[in-house]
Amino acid sequence: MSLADIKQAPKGAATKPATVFVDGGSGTTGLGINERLKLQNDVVVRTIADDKRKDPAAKKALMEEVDLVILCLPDDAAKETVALVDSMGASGPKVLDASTAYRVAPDWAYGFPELTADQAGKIKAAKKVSNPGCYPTGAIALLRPIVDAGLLPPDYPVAVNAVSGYSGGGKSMIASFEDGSAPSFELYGLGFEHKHLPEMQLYSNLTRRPIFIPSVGNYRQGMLVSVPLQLDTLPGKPGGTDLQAALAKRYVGSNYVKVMPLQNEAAKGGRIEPEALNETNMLELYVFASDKYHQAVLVARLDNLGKGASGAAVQNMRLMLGLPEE
Ligand SMILES: NC(=O)C1=CN([C@@H]2O[C@H](COP(=O)(O)OP(=O)(O)OC[C@H]3O[C@@H](n4cnc5c(N)ncnc54)[C@H](OP(=O)(O)O)[C@@H]3O)[C@@H](O)[C@H]2O)C=CC1
Ligand SMILES: CC(=O)N[C@@H](CCC(=O)OP(=O)(O)O)C(=O)O
Repeated sequence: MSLADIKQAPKGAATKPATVFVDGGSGTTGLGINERLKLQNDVVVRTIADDKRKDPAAKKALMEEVDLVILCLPDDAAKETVALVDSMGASGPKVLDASTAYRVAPDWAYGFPELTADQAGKIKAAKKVSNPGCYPTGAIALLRPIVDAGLLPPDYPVAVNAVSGYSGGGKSMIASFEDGSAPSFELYGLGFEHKHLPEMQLYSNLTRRPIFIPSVGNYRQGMLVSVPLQLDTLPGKPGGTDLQAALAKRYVGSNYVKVMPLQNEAAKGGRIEPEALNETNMLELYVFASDKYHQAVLVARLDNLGKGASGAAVQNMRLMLGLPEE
């Protein structure tokens, strides 16, 4: 087996840098993580020879030598690598899984550090962390604080609309948009079984399953997730100010989640586009509200490959390794 380090420890470093293996490092999410890690001097990325990248024995040998493995694999392959880690017992590395396989598993920590005041601590202490789905990142960020604040009843009939760039579908969807065989735009998830619904419901603290209507457009990356609300059906009939204040209170001091003031450029024009945060780990939350009609639309904007995938993975990785935020 030939193992190579794609980036060496900085010369003269006082402490031994943490070591990481990205399993599935040549896929869409894996490449995004590797790009980000190239900029970090306190983490060494260990790689596996291309012809061994699906070989369990080679993976296991490499995992004996690293502090943490990040899984950027389809669900079944992720489960196989987790089984390998489990077979290693206490000597196994920490695991951060970007797939859907363990997002609602009770013995895994959910990798949304901003979820509650103690979630970052849980991620830091956990041996196994699941990285959130891109759409749930936006939906949970909007819904959880207003459920916790009592503004939205847990059994409210929530609908979540969303649009993603085509990179959200990984290598095969990217190819179908780039060779022109995909439609310019489509709704999907209309079988009511989208794989993100369980985590979206669980971590938003909703007792009623939301209706989720995702869509994909002919642009590479960037995402909007929106939740319409009839404010006069909510307890206490809150206004936009109340919703914005609940969100602002939850995320005060956050480096990556920004709650926009009610008055902002997007609100002035009554429109918002999905690509403004591309290549960042930022998540912006907006409240568009009408006092006249007692209606609101909550909107989350993020890069599906940033805070929706690779950016979040690197944020979680740093917590799990005890490293400071970027
Ligand atoms: N794209 C996105 O926005 C997001 C994706 N995710 C999740 O991340 C995971 C990866 O998705 P994504 O990067 O989009 O997918 P891609 O299809 O772009 O990449 C998957 C990679 O995994 C490799 N792979 C497959 N099986 C194995 C195996 N047994 N051992 C090693 N490598 C393997 C593939 O190689 P090959 O092509 O040769 O089979 C490919 O390079 C998925 O679980 C997805 O749900 C999470 C958040 C967002
Ligand atoms: C456009 C598109 O197809 N998006 C993907 C979700 C991408 C993502 O973040 O989901 P995972 O992390 O669960 O892979 C989908 O809807 O299945």
